[in-house]
Amino acid sequence: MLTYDALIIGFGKAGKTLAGRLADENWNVAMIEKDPNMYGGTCINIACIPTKVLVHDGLKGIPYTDAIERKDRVVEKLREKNYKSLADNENVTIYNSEARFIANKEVEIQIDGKKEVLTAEHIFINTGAISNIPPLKGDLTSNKVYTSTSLMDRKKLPQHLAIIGGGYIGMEFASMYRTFGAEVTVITPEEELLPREDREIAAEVQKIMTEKGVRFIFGARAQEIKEVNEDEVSLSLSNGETVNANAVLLATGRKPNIEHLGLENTSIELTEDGAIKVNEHLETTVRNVWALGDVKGGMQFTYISLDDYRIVENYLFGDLGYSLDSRKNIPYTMFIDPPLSRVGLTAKEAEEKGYEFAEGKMLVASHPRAHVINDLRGLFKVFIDKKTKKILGASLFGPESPELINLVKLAMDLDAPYTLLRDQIYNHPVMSESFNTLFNVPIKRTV
Ligand SMILES: Cc1cc2nc3c(=O)[nH]c(=O)nc-3n(C[C@H](O)[C@H](O)[C@H](O)COP(=O)(O)OP(=O)(O)OC[C@H]3O[C@@H](n4cnc5c(N)ncnc54)[C@H](O)[C@@H]3O)c2cc1C
Ligand SMILES: NC(=O)c1ccc[n+]([C@@H]2O[C@H](COP(=O)([O-])OP(=O)(O)OC[C@H]3O[C@@H](n4cnc5c(N)ncnc54)[C@H](O)[C@@H]3O)[C@@H](O)[C@H]2O)c1
Repeated sequence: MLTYDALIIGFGKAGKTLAGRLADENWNVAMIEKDPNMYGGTCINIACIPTKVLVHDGLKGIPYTDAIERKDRVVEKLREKNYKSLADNENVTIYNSEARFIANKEVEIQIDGKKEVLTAEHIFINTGAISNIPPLKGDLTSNKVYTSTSLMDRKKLPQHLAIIGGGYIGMEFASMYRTFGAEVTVITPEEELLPREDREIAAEVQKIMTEKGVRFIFGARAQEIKEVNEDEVSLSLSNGETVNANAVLLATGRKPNIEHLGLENTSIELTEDGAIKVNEHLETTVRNVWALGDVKGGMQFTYISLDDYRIVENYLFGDLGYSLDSRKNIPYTMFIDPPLSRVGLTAKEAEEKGYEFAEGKMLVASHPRAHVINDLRGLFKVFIDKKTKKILGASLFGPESPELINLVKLAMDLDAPYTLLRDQIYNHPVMSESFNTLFNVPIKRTV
């Protein structure tokens, strides 16, 4: 049995950041990653970075095949950089093996085909999430059925891509593949697009994506996949429709990855959703065993995984003052074209919570920067609590919103009145100066 100060299972965002930090404290760290093509984790290898390279290149008019090649080069470079950052650290040993618990503090791995057991007082689980495969009849192993990971390895643009699921991956891939020139159909069980978003904003997204040529089928589930010929499959839907396509993307959510982890050999408990149960400091039901990132459930974003690292770091070396309970407003962006960014409440949520609020709204087309960059599409909305003058939420659908949303988040975290953003001197002509207008909401001025 090999003994370390810490075992980290999974080379994800939280895991790799923690490995470096623990090594700085002279801890002897073992990093266990099952797939050498995943050094650096999901985000850089198969998720955020490759998808955003493709979104970027598609919008620049770069042909699909060339964009896929550039994506591969970017990923390889980042993977190498991530690997080296730990491999070059004398306090870190990287094991390329699947890790499996055989007891609360014992993890089995394979080294050169031989079993080895590692142990440590501190163990950190950072195994991410895996695609949810919907219960479809027919041939799910067809070479025309893809997850987000395998589709981005396809070298040839499918003529018609059918996407099952209208969430993040469904929408981003729909926008991206349509930009490259594929015909795209999105099939979603929801009766409307983006049910959790502001209705006016969602309607604008639907309008722009439909104008771009994306077809939506709402209120339908794919039930069966049949091979039509070597280049085509047909999907039968619950509403009686049939959709023929050259490629099908399964984009029906991702679930915490506890596969083959051997948790049944431990006292680590799961939540009802199959995530690893943690307390507000991310400790599991076993003392000094922690779970960080997608595997512990909740929002699945790279920056949440990074923030999970901060919580654990604070517990180990800080004052215990930072925990899940201290997290404030979490922004997010769906990288469609143009992007949709959001923080805080929508109008409906504000209403349900009983706020009396004022709404600020502007068409992106009314702002000078939109004319400079020749992109007039989109709608920005903000919601302000009339009583406290604080910002309740913002839904920004339009160019440059992925950067803008962080400004709103900052003001919200600081509990600043909305006038802070309304009355700033912004440089010109930039998108953030739109806040001078957007935040000019109908609330009686006291200054
Ligand atoms: C297509 C797509 C696009 C996305 N785009 C964005 C985006 O734009 N912005 C954003 O913030 N988020 C995005 N996400 C979500 C984001 O990628 C994840 O939330 C994040 O990567 C999760 O990181 P993590 O730290 O939980 O672990 P991961 O980075 O998932 O790392 C887990 C690692 O554990 C390894 N592993 C698993 N089991 C074992 C085992 N038993 N033994 C050893 N190793 C194991 C895996 O191989 C993997 O390398 C996207 C996701 C997808 C799928
Ligand atoms: N820009 C970003 O930050 C970004 C981008 C991509 C992915 N992600 C992360 O990855 C996660 C996974 O993305 P996703 O789009 O797969 O999940 P999602 O939860 O966003 O959307 C899943 C979609 O699939 C549908 N669905 C679920 N089960 C189904 C079934 N059996 N048949 C048909 N449809 C079904 C849902 O109704 C929904 O429309 C997201 O939660 C997100 O956090 C983030």
